[in-house]
Amino acid sequence: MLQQYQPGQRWISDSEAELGLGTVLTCDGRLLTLLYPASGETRQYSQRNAPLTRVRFVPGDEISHFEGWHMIVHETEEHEGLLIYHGFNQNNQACSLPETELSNFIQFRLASDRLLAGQVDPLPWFNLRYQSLLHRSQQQQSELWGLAGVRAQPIAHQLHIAQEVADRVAPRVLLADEVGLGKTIEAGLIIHRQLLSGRASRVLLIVPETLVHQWLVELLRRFNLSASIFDEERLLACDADNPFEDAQIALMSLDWIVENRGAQQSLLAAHWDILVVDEAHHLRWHPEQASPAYQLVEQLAQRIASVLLLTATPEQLGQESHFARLRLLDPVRFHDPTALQQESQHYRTIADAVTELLEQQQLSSNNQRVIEEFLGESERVLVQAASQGVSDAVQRLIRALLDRHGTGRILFRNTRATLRNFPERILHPSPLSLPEVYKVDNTTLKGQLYPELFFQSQQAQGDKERWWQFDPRIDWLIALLKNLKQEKVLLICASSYTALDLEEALRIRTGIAATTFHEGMTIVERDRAAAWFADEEYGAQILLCSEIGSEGRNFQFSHHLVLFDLPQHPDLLEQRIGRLDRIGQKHPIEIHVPYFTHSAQQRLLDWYHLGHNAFLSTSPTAQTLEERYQDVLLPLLQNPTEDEEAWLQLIDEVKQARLELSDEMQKGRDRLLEINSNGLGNGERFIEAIHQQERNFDLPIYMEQLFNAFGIDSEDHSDNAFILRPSEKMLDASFPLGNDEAVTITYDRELALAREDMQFITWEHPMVQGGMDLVLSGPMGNTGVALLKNKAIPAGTVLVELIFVSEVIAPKHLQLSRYMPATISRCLLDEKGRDLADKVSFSTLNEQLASVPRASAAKFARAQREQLVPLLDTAEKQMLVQHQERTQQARTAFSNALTDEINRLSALQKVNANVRDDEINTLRKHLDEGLALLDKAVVRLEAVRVLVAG
Ligand SMILES: Nc1ncnc2c1ncn2[C@@H]1O[C@H](COP(=O)(O)OP(=O)(O)OP(=O)(O)O)[C@@H](O)[C@H]1O
Repeated sequence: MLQQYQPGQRWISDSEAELGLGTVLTCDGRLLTLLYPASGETRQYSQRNAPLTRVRFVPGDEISHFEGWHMIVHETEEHEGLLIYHGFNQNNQACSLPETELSNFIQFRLASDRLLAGQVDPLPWFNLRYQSLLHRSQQQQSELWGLAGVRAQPIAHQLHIAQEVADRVAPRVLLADEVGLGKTIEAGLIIHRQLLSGRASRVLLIVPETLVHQWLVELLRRFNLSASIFDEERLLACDADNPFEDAQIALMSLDWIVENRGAQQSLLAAHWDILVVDEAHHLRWHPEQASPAYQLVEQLAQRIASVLLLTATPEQLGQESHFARLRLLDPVRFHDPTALQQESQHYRTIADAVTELLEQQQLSSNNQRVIEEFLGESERVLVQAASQGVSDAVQRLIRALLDRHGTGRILFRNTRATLRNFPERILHPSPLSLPEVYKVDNTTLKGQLYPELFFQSQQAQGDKERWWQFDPRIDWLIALLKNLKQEKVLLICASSYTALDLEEALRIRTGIAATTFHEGMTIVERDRAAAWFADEEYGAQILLCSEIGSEGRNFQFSHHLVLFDLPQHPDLLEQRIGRLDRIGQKHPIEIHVPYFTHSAQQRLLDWYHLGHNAFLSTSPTAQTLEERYQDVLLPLLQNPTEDEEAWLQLIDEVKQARLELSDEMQKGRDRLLEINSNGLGNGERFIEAIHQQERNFDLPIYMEQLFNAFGIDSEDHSDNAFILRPSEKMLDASFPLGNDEAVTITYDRELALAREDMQFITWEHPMVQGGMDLVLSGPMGNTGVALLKNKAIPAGTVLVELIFVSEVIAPKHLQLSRYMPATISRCLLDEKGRDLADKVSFSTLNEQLASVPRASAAKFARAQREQLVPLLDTAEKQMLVQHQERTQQARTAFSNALTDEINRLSALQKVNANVRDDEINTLRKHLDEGLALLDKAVVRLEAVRVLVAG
């Protein structure tokens, strides 16, 4: 007996009609694989319950060959499971067409066929289907799609960066906002928006081991994205050929993957769309030797189209390392570190010109010349128009400058100085006397800065004396903790030994609840410690962290930071303070620093405080000054009781240098970098639009309909919150409620931010998306018969309401849906074929409808065949005209957009090695492919119902 499925047969997906006509590729008895050539997608189904309908045309149908010719079917023959259609072509010549050669863009009439066959659905489902189509189409066209639905405060610079980066074809950028300004959120938004828009589907995240769990949690809680953590255990448990192939979002620690050569091979062999590397300053590089971590990321970055590197301190390891990271993003553009430095010399004059352009909206003749020289002859007209204040020209000129700018569009750096509204920082230095025991021959700087470590290293075996028994910083700490009884205190010190000893001291000497966080603990242990510290009621009062606690972690629920010692680099100091000085901090930040007088500690404190002013604010000049004064600084730190005069002079000098340098930096501010990073109002516009969207009630209204249809009970929980439970009548066990018993939801962002236990329901939430999928994936609701209760309409009058979708079927990478989004149109025809849709809205009509018992509805529908068929034809013809207009507009918009971009890149290529030939050629290819597919855009009947006045 023949199997039901045969390779070559044509089927259509009930759940994803937009994929176009499918072809059976293989069926191995259990699994069935279909290719949808029009959209380039492949799907696998279980053979037993594949949601597919066989495409079988009947005599009278018009069908087309993939080469473009048409025929009218006369008869159908079946040969070894495959259909062959016989009939006549346009020229009335007899011809045959095997189903394997059918055009992939053929249209179907699933809805009308069902209606005419008497398959009639319950009344509310038609409405639900219509609303689902409408909302899906609106949301996918919304510029907020992927920006508005995350559990986070809408913050302007983050929204701008997310939109700017996520809308690029294959973005490769360095996200380098100052510490605590939300790089993780920006990366999450970019990933989320790219996944939603179909630009990307597989993401690889490589982060420091300490941040693995935090990333996992943030992705889930803020973006509803579930990542899979890869580690040794998971690899051992997996028997797939390539363990990385089955995860959409893979998350792993940098250290782990760098050490695991076998896993690296599989990782490199798997396909990824986006690579994200957090704390990318760990990727060390020198011209002679790149670290293994750098080499691995370099290999990945060569293979993966989109790359996001995150670091708060892009220049921490010097200009060279900064260059090395830019090189990962674009090795062609960044091939020579000295060239980059020379280029940056020019920016000062350009920055002045841009400042004038922004502030005055025009240019002085001097600055006009500066820009003309920079951009060259080709942009002369644009520069002139901008000089005269033509506003569109000003915007375009700024864009052109950004394109040519050294780090151009690939570097984003926001600073507290440009963003404002950050809490105050208060420094509490506490001088203490250096204990006698520490006054030994201890000449290394490290030994002097961390005398407890030196003391321990000098101890004889068996010596039981502990440094914390005499170190006055312990009494000081205990007194501080007692004083701050109700407060959470974060302590950071340089070494895990110190952190562990401090815990011991606190345990033995006090009953204060303390816990540690250091590199000797497993990830789970660290997360547990951090959670215990975070627990408001029963948690630890103090978390004792080694330096690893100073990176990436979120501790802003506390506002007391103890720097038990000071790190040796100002950037590390910034990272430490950044744990508390983050978005979400509501109090002034109190920084407590104990130090030994007349010691290296005191000098380092003065150096950071008086020299760099690094406690009270972020210090953008620190890196430069540190390099400049390194040689003078070290000997003075190392001999803290000597050369007091020289020391004071140095402090004074560095302070002056800092003021001058910041003044200079302020004047020569890289305005282009700032514009690129904060978007000049772009983000604020999104915030306003998000607020506006949240003020309307479309979503809760739609969700109530969805819950009713699927048998989900919704009851009030508290103000703005509801509890959902599956009812006895739950229609489909696969409704994505997220929990079998009950979930609490809210549509209110503020509430969702405060109450992590509630689901924040937005148009992007999986419950909404999944619910819509369920509605649209089956035929339910695409037909109906209803009674129209309107006294003004004579009884017996018949109206037909039809819902059409006009769309283009295309692979997602072409992003054609941006130019031709699926558009929903409605027709309301009377018996004479007149369209009343403009006069009577869907909702007005819907309110006047009443159900008809199923059996009579079915009978009525069947009996109407003769009247309905010509009306369907009329509606289709009418829709076709609108559809063709829409397609034409989409063609023009698509063609203009791509041609503009091709021209822009071609012009840019002449002056900027950044632009590669293949980038331009790819766009040309996309243009041709896209135009060809737009020619095949279709309008299809999605739902139809008959209304009888009575
Ligand atoms: N839009 C937002 N809404 C709510 N909280 C936010 C938002 N943006 C950032 N935060 C919070 O601010 C803190 C800093 O954000 P994030 O961790 O993304 O910053 P970062 O720049 O990656 O920090 P670091 O430099 O320390 O790695 C986090 O606690 C984050 O949850």
